[in-house]
Amino acid sequence: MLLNDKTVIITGASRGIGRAAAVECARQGANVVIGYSGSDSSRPLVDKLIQEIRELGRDASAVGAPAGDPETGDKLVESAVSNFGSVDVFVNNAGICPFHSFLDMPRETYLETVNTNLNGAYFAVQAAANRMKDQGNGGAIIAVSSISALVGGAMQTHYTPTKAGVLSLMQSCAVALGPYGIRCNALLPGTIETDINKDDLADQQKRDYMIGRTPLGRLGRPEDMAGPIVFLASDMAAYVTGASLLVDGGMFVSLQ
Ligand SMILES: NC(=O)C1=CN([C@@H]2O[C@H](COP(=O)(O)OP(=O)(O)OC[C@H]3O[C@@H](n4cnc5c(N)ncnc54)[C@H](O)[C@@H]3O)[C@@H](O)[C@H]2O)C=CC1
Ligand SMILES: C[C@H](O)[C@@H]1OC(=O)[C@H](O)[C@@H]1O
Repeated sequence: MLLNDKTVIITGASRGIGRAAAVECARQGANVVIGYSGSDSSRPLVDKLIQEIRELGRDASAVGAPAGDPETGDKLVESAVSNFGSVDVFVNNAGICPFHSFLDMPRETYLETVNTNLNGAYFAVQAAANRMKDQGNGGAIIAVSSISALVGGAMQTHYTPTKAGVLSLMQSCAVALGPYGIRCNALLPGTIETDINKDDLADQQKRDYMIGRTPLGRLGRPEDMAGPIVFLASDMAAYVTGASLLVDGGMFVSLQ
């Protein structure tokens, strides 16, 4: 097992990519702290995930707190330490992408997107890194960035800068935290079918276009992201830091 007895914190783990990563981390021997928004509607999903992790022989705790709140990282770390004794891996995954055109972007939509995806990530990574430094055993931090850190989207002008931002955050943190043995890397998913793009991909033309751009001939599934996240979290990636792992079925390189 690649993460035996490690403690992994994952934000936005109630569903989608975060959930798939949580299950795979548990399968690989880790106990998991599930970060979620705190909404009542998420709680049954979280309870089901905890049950699934326990059936795998590992344990999980849950922290309901908004990703954009600067205090949330401290709460996640506290839960990891009080339940499992350490923080070994931190996966910053929570994110939103409310598709909207640029010229009439509501300020609140822009600000909420930046706050959730980037500002929250900054403070949560800082909280996890401080704990890892105090433990003295290194650690692994992974930010779920996006192919959108590299390319634009007319309906994503508020979102793509946050994904470029967390990619850049991992690069700078790799430099800042390398001396403590803390590795920092970014995962760049392509188009993965989850709730975040459900409405967008309901448009059959758009869906066919996205599939057509993907050499592997299908959109991604949350489970496709779990292996790469575990790899970056594990000792198999012991000399990998400051890296960006694009996991997109080949979409980025597919021009013609
Ligand atoms: N699905 C895709 O095509 C891609 C997704 N990503 C990124 O992957 C990450 C996960 O997204 P998906 O699993 O696709 O979507 P999703 O919508 O299924 O999951 C997003 C998760 O973030 C949580 N979340 C949202 N706002 C939150 C808040 N304010 N506080 C706490 N938690 C909050 C949600 O509850 C949910 O658990 C996001 O950062 C997204 O930007 C990156 C590239 C592509
Ligand atoms: C939400 C989008 O469908 C998804 O998010 C990303 O980061 C990719 O650009 C995909 O388009």
